[in-house]
Amino acid sequence: MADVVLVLNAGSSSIKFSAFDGGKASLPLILRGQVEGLYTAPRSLAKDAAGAEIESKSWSDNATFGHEEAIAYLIDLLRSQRGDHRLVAVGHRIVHGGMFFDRATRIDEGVMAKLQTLTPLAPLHQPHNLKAVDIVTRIRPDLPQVACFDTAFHRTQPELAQAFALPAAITDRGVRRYGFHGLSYEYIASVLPTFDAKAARGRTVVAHLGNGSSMCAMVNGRSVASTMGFTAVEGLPMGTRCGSVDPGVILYLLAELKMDAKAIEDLIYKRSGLLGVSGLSSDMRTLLASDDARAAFAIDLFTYRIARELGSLAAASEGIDAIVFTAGIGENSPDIRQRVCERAAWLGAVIDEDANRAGSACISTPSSLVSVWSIPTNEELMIARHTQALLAEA
Ligand SMILES: Nc1ncnc2c1ncn2[C@@H]1O[C@H](COP(=O)(O)OP(=O)(O)O)[C@@H](O)[C@H]1O
Ligand SMILES: CC(=O)OP(=O)(O)O
Ligand SMILES: [Mg+2]
Repeated sequence: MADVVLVLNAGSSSIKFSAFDGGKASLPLILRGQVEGLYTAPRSLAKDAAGAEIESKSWSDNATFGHEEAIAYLIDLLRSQRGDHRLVAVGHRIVHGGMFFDRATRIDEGVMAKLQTLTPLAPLHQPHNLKAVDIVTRIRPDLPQVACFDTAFHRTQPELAQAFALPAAITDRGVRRYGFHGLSYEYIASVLPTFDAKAARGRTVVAHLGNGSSMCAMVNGRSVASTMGFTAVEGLPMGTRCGSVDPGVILYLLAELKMDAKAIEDLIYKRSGLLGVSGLSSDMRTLLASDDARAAFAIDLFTYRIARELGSLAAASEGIDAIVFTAGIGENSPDIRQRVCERAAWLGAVIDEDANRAGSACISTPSSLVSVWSIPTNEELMIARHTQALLAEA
């Protein structure tokens, strides 16, 4: 009988899940998939480790099929698919751990109370992440649950990288730069030595370009700076988030355009970024396929901002040995990788166009001063590793 670790990454309208064999050190994947369209057109797709479909399902009872029903379905799915497997723990992606947590932790009521206080700092993510914990607690109170944070990996950053130039009394209230996508960066740091040992020991900038996008400077596998700060809205433009704007813009929206906090939250999290600039879509594939000038401008703004942050992060790590692209856009779009590298030519990065188009891991030429990589991330495996390690400690 194998011991299954279930990993949940709960969003507002979808739950991504993976099940791993937690009895083995290498954590082989058993199945993965997602339930999406919660509360509207719920449907699920589960695949085995080889990518073959195990089950797909949709529910006609649209409005009432939400997180609770989806998690109950997942637990049943595991039971029905692999009767010889025993669910032993659930590992959750929790986006914000604030200053409370610098590593993954077993969840109890005290942990949940702390995490609830961080909800305003990650409105797109935290409430859904925590809801998934509550639901598992209700359905299976016997199961150990582990919280794995997007912020924890960045707690190694020097104080300077975490500080805003605000009065100490405000900083002391936790208004500081936390950084996100840490599970992705931690995974990349864990595999980088097998690709480029020199870069792994040296200075690497990782660009996690997905629906949410950020970049991280790592030295010897530890985070020294990142583009995201207090919330997951700072830094790069994203699918629907604006990235960095002058804080004076927010004051102008409040005072002059009479927008309230809710309207501004909606604007900067849901109506900006690629979607807002292009007026067309938040999906990079749609923009790349479009011949609309607004789509081209949105893509230019995205790659321009990445290149500027690359310069900034290279300064934070006092030089750069490697650039790594990862996540949905970073892993799958040779176009975006090429445009970013062209803007980074002054850093000595020279892309090998054939390798880039072919989807190779190494996409720089041998003479490039900076090695450039495209490496798939695996946040779920990172969560399973933390969960397994914490279970072993207990
Ligand atoms: N072939 C591709 N070319 C360009 N962009 C892509 C491609 N495949 C996926 N993407 C982009 O990746 C994004 C999703 O990235 P992902 O890391 O899966 O996001 P998240 O985990 O935040 O939902 C999509 O919004 C889409 O724009
Ligand atoms: C933190 C964050 O932005 O996450 P995601 O990319 O999943 O939206
Ligand atoms: Mg993501």
